[in-house]
Amino acid sequence: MTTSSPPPSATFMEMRAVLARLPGPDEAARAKVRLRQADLTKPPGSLGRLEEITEWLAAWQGSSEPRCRRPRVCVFAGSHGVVARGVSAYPADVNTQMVQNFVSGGAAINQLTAAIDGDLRVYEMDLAHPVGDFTQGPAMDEARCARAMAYGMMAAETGIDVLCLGEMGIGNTTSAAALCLALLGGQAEDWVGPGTGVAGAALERKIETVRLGVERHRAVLDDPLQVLAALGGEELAAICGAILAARMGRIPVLLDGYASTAAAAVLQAVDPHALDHCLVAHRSAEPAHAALCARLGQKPLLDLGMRLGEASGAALAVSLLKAACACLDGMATFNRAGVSGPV
Ligand SMILES: O=C(O)c1ccc[n+]([C@@H]2O[C@H](COP(=O)([O-])O)[C@@H](O)[C@H]2O)c1
Ligand SMILES: Cc1cc2nc[nH]c2cc1C
Repeated sequence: MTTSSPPPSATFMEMRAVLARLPGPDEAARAKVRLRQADLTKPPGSLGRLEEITEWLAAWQGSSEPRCRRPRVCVFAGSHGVVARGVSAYPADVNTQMVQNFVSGGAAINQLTAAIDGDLRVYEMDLAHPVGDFTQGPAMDEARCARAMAYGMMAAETGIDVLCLGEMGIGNTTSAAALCLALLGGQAEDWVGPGTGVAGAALERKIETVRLGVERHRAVLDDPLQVLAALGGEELAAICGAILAARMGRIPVLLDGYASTAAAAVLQAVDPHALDHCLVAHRSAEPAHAALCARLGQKPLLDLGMRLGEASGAALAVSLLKAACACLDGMATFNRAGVSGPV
């Protein structure tokens, strides 16, 4: 289940080339689904966001018969140098230990993936070599960041109906907060929250770390990919790569929590339409996630007070996609069922 073949080499130039030719939606497929929805035995719009979901799936799968039979759940695991500054409630060793737990089937994401008949893949980045502490220098150089993006691209294989993207990375809510501050502005405290559970002095250290990091890298703030390298992590770069490859492969994407959404914000900063094939699956309990989603124009599908990461919210939201497809496939039309339309 863990995929750790040597990452290919890549450059930002190649990533920029991909970003410059992102395919658009299939509007004919979307329109066909909208027409069918109007014919089904229900008042128009009464299935609410389930109707929107089928139209979105159709537009991005490029098919008027959207499917959610083959969901893939991806957990990208990366290690962060800022952990040494005391910004997390857990030690960095938990990354490797949790990867082992994913492999043994003992994590929440194993159960949630099984519940949706999904295919779980764990992409282990270079956990033994954390990315740099971004208050001291860039977290990654361009080559490491681009390689992580290319690694993430491998997740989007043909035949997958929807890609769920999540992460495992002690310290990555600090990185996510720094990305948000760098890309969206405001104050460090607007974007910093408890993560795995820091409070008091540790929370103050986390805020200061984010403030210092963004200040240190102010020279690159106008270039989102350089921001990703400076303040991100390998798992966050891999998520960016997976989002891009999914778009090229016509695979709709469900984004998980705060760190996954912050990674995605990098791409939206390059192109405001780069995330049109993505939905945020749930609103994380991490306080800044709501503001981040609002800034990206995203309305999370679920709000269950979850803040686990590891793609848990994304996997859970697949059930909604499956239910939406089942209604579109299985419901009778007014005509077929002999049900009267509106007076
Ligand atoms: O998904 C979320 O919104 C979320 C919120 C808080 C924590 N997490 C998970 O906890 C880890 C990051 O928290 P921290 O405190 O170490 O920065 C990382 O492994 C995430 O998957 C995840
Ligand atoms: C135990 C644990 C499990 C996780 N899964 C995703 N992030 C996590 C962080 C911790 C600390």
